[in-house]
Amino acid sequence: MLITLEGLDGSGKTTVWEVLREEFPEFVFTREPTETWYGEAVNRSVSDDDADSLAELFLYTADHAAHLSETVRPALEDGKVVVSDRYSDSRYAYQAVSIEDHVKRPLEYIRGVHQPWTRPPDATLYFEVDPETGAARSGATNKFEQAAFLSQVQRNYERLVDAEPERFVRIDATRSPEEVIDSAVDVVGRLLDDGEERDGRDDPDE
Ligand SMILES: Nc1ncnc2c1ncn2[C@@H]1O[C@H](COP(=O)(O)OP(=O)(O)OP(=O)(O)O)[C@@H](O)[C@H]1O
Ligand SMILES: Cc1cn([C@H]2C[C@H](O)[C@@H](COP(=O)(O)O)O2)c(=O)[nH]c1=O
Repeated sequence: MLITLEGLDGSGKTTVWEVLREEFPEFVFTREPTETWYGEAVNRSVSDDDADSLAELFLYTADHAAHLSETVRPALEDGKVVVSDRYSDSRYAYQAVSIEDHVKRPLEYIRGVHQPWTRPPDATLYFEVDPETGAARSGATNKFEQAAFLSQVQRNYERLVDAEPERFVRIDATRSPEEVIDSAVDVVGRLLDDGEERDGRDDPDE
């Protein structure tokens, strides 16, 4: 099972991901941008205000491709639960804003680039905060962590959630870290129980 954590900068995904890592040590924990040279290239681009936005989309996409082949697919084939702090929806939500002057229907375009080869998540925890809170919590240190930009990203996340309500679980991330963490741990526990129930039903020996 592939579980992803998504939301605006500063929504508290990494805080939750670190706690999940302690609660579920048997899972594989990973993230995008990755900690590989592909991810380093992405981070260089993120910190460059003048980076070409289309080039940046393809750097993120290259990082995703390597992430899939080197980490996500092998772990899933091994029967592991994988939890990724950001994944393809981050591209659909963020780069659909940054490339909107270059491409018509940017969200659909980016999905189309991924669709033939990506592995969609089974479930996505969407940490909801308003853009002002996200920007303030993240420190507004780069071009993405600005309330005006994040408000457009939020609109794209809403479109993604509306399109696939069965995949996304909304988590009110404006609450205290303890409350957000409790909700996320509950959701992951439930996803696990549902998965085991489904596997039991699929097993002809059961
Ligand atoms: N529920 C919360 N309430 C208040 N502050 C929080 C909460 N969750 C996290 N924080 C704080 O907000 C900051 C950003 O948190 P975190 O790094 O977990 O967010 P993130 O969604 O992973 O951000 P990014 O996408 O920018 O990496 C940190 O200083 C963290 O301690
Ligand atoms: C995966 C991914 C990330 N981003 C943005 C979101 C953040 O502003 C930065 C770095 O991510 P982090 O969680 O703060 O480490 O990159 C993006 O625009 N598109 C993506 O696909």
